Amino acid sequence: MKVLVINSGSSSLKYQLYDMTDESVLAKGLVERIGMDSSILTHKPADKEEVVEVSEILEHNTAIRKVIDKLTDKTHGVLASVDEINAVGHRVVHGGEFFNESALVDKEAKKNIRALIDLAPLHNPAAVMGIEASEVNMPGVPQVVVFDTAFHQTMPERSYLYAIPRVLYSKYKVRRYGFHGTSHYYVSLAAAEFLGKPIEDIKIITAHIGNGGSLTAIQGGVSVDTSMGMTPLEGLMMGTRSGDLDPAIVPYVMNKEELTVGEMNSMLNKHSGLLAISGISSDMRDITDGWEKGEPNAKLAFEMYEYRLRKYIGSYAAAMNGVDVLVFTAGVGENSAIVRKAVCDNLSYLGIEIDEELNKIRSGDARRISTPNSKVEVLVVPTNEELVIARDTYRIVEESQA
Ligand SMILES: Nc1ncnc2c1ncn2[C@@H]1O[C@H](COP(=O)(O)OP(=O)(O)O)[C@@H](O)[C@H]1O
Ligand SMILES: CC(=O)OP(=O)(O)O
Ligand SMILES: [Mg+2]
Repeated sequence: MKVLVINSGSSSLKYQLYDMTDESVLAKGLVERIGMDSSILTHKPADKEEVVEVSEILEHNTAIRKVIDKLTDKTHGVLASVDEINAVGHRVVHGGEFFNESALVDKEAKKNIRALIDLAPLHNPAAVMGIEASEVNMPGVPQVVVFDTAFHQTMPERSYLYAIPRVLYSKYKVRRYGFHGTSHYYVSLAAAEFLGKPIEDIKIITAHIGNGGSLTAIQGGVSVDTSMGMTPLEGLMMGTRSGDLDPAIVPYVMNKEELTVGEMNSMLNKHSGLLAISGISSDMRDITDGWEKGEPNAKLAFEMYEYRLRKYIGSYAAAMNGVDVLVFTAGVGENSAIVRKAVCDNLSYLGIEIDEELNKIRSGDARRISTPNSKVEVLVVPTNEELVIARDTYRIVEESQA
């Protein structure tokens, strides 16, 4: 079975085409900086040269059309025709209380994913566009949706409830759901495997820091707390998202600036975070470049980002009464040695010590960056949300056809 996995992030679209007979990747790629000037499409067929194309890609449905063109392209393609794709698996950020596990796409599923757009305004619209563009381009091909929220369903009430009237939970399901679950799940298992320890025996903090970012405390192999909440806005400072703030700011600013709910949501989701503080960009690469060039607001943005991340790591060590393993993953976590060093240098009280040379190594493999003396194993583990999605898609489609 050939499975095309589509991971629509807020500013990127990643894809991988799997042959599930041996889980080999026939081609993969990504479209970066969607909606920004000069989007970059990188397509890498397994046995051919990588191609990079720069163009303006304003939204996810254009991105998917371009991906399908590349997969079936005479020169760079790996498929004679789009008909060779047997199933499509989509990453969907918010499953709310509609979905506790991955599901086949049907009318009802699409309706429910749409109904959750309110709660994930940066993400669920991208997923819906991805599903619909796939239906148009691959009619009749079964599609599966895999949710970011599923892994965090194990959180105890004390973690997932907010200290607000209980009726808001029973009436509106206002609670913490958590996100990036597929990634936290994958990297925590990969970390345990790398260390050769049973996952049940270690306390792990996974830092998934990309354009969006979240931290998860994993104990006994399950998520016991995570930094994102009812929506992917809570928690860490992110590319364009504020992360935690005093909730009283929301009515105060709405009142002063005469903002609508939509405008306020948009301010906190799309015009805050690194972008707002630096005044330069939401991209960590631009922030560190700006800092090197002596731009004071880039330096401040970096410091706030690192400070908040470090405080969360400390709080999760407290939540689990200790931490054995700290894992960095996603765009910033896998690539930014500067962020990792700044955070870890400030966690020496936990016995964390990293090796600066190991930290600088660039590699696509899971690796240790802590010293032998470090009391906590610090790892960089490239995430692979796509593989988890491909496996779920394969299993669910097989089951549905049995
Ligand atoms: N070499 C790098 N150095 C620092 N940050 C990087 C680097 N490469 C990517 N990033 C960061 O990773 C982010 C994208 O991460 P990713 O996990 O792909 O995000 P998302 O899935 O939310 O779109 C970019 O916004 C950028 O800040
Ligand atoms: C949930 C979320 O924030 O996703 P991303 O990191 O892809 O923006
Ligand atoms: Mg992501």
